[in-house]
Amino acid sequence: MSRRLVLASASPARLALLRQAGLAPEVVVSDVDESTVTAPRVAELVALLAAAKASAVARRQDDALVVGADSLLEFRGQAMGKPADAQDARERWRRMAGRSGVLHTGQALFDVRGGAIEARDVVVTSTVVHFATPTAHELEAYLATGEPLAVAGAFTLDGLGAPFVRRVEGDPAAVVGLSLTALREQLGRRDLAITDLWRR
Ligand SMILES: Nc1nc2c(ncn2[C@@H]2O[C@H](COP(=O)(O)OP(=O)(O)OP(=O)(O)O)[C@@H](O)[C@H]2O)c(=O)[nH]1
Repeated sequence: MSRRLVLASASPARLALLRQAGLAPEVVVSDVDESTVTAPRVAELVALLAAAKASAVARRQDDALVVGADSLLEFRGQAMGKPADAQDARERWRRMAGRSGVLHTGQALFDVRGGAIEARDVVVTSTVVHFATPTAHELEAYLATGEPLAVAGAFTLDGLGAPFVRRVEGDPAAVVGLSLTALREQLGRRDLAITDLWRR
């Protein structure tokens, strides 16, 4: 039996991931103010933020599977989201170059039936990302594209930033924005097969 899938995210990357996996989610962006959520550890913070986003949207649904997510780069003990501006992104890259960080993605699946949230399933997928060392020329060119300003950690694995990531240890999809294998397991815990959600 197919169910209505709602993506509680403005992330174009998350929508693309789900569509490329054969799913056709509706997008309902949450209005969560992320600055109001805190946690002592980065992995806990992305879990709380993902759940907050999913909850804010699930409360407005009658019957849906609602997916919320949040990604942060943990680098030298700091949680790094999107850079504040180009200078912030430049300074981050100067510190990240040649080193590694951990990209934590929290994702929450809320199962709503009859207007009631029947289940909440939150998982965090953490992926070690090893950065290359862009030259000053490359870094300035990358910053000028604006891409690093729109993404957590100021890098992408699947975009213009790809040449500056040497390798990852873990789930690449989770770095982009959602772990599809974790989503399959979350659906399984609701006795749902991800293949049953493939668009007709
Ligand atoms: N394409 C791509 N996007 C990335 C990558 N790493 C992080 N991002 C994006 O960076 C953004 C992280 O910010 P979030 O606060 O989690 O999400 P958002 O884009 O603000 O959207 P919401 O879910 O509505 O909060 C997400 O859109 C991620 O998809 C990557 O390697 N590739």
